[in-house]
Amino acid sequence: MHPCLEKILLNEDEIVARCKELGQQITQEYKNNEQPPLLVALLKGSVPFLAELIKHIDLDIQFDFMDVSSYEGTESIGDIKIIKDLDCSVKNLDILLVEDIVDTGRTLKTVKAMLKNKGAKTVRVVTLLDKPDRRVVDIEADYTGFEIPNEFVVGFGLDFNQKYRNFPFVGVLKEECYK
Ligand SMILES: O=P(O)(O)OC[C@H]1O[C@H](OP(=O)(O)OP(=O)(O)O)[C@H](O)[C@@H]1O
Ligand SMILES: Nc1nc2[nH]cnc2c(=O)[nH]1
Repeated sequence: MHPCLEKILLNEDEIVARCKELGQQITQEYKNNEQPPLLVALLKGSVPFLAELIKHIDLDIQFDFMDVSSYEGTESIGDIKIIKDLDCSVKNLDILLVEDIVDTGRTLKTVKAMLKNKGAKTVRVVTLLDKPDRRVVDIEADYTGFEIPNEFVVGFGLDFNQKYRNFPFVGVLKEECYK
């Protein structure tokens, strides 16, 4: 057990099992679509979730990455900046945006609007985690792994000051480690 870990909220088996369910659901819902979706994953937190999810999507999908920034430490710093844009065009494509967590909803709302502006045909969202109690803008994911309480979590891609992304579970740190 890592010395900074207070508790595990979701263990690896639970996360993998839920990714399998989400992958199967996405497969069913897109299988009769004209084209498979382009998965757009937001760096860096969504990488472990994307890696697990795509194993369970039985379609000829492709994926690309965007990097936007909104957080410093545990608090939002307002404006969302594009740090890395997509390599490919989204024009007339069905986009499945892959997020690790929806918190205030600001990132999702902004990125969804950006993709629509670039001509995406549809934009749906899959998120590993949702914190509905923290929402400040009216937006929901189309597919959610787990709703979690209003606690700052790390692991399975989620960081505190860039650390702990490699935990294979989602957990909460001891108070003294959030410093
Ligand atoms: O719903 P919101 O309040 O907008 O917050 C959610 C966003 O915040 C985190 O990103 P962050 O900017 O920390 O980047 P990271 O994925 O590189 O950690 C997380 O990955 C989401 O993208
Ligand atoms: N690591 C991490 N990033 C977040 N961004 C928004 N909420 C969270 C959270 O609970 N943990």
